Amino acid sequence: MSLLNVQNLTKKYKNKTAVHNVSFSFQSGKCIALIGPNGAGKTTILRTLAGLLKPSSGTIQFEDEGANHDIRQYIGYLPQFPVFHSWMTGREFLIHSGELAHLSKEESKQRTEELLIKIGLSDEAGNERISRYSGGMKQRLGIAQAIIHKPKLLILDEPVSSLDPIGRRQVLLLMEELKNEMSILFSTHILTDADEVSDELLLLHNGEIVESGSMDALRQKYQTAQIEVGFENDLEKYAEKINALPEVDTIQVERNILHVNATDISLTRQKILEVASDENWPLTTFHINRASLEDMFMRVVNN
Ligand SMILES: Nc1ncnc2c1ncn2[C@@H]1O[C@H](COP(=O)(O)OP(=O)(O)OP(=O)(O)O)[C@@H](O)[C@H]1O
Repeated sequence: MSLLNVQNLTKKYKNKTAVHNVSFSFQSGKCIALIGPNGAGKTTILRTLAGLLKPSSGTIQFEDEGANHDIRQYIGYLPQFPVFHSWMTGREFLIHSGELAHLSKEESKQRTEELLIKIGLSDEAGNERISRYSGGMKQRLGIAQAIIHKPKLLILDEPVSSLDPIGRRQVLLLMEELKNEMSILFSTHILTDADEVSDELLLLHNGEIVESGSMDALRQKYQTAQIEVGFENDLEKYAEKINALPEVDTIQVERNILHVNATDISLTRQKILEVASDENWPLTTFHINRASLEDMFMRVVNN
């Protein structure tokens, strides 16, 4: 069975439907990115999974959930805007969080020391007040607090969106490391972050999942690419020859470059290069121009 099964989850706030009929399952050991623009419903889904919001309808089922449906032991959650007791030191904050998660004082102290090392906070930094921490340090401390009780599933709401490039890199590296120990579900509106750490994506638009799968599979499905072939002269002659290839859909001519559109870019590239080599064409450029991840997302939501 999957670690988590979500069936037809709907969440309404008065007359606003923020999440509509969302279904997905989550295998153990995966890192899944919930991706979508502002207002797509990401926070609502994550807060519902974390047990902080009640679904309007639908079901959320965890593996081994037990009769009392207490899912808190399985889940670690870091909200989009975590609140820290800034007057505490990082070390005090983690010990306190461990006790709130029902660890004994001793267990909590031991786990705190382990986690300070894991999140890259030195002994000295652990003894500093949180008010003096950088954004990246606070975010890593937030993650440590979320995993203090060794949950099976870590839920992170926009964990890197507000960070500078250094903080962002540190948190992404930490997530990469944590992937070996637990499943991770995180939200982001930045496709490159999702691409970097996740195994699979759930693309959310207006409260609905509009696409899902691995980044490679989605690229394969939505990728548009163009082959750009440049010649010094006789462009019309070569345009005619390329256009005659059965693999080619259309061609646009722009100055001394031909823009070749085709469904199967790899095969078309191979065919053009074969003819070019056989006939010794005087190529000046040969370039595959791939659509960006953002272009891909726009194609998915506009489908
Ligand atoms: N408490 C609330 N009451 C009414 N509407 C809400 C409430 N919380 C969220 N919404 C609305 O529900 C929709 C989804 O919001 P949600 O915060 O889940 O989206 P999001 O994808 O996390 O966006 P962001 O990236 O901006 O945080 C939005 O239209 C939002 O305005």
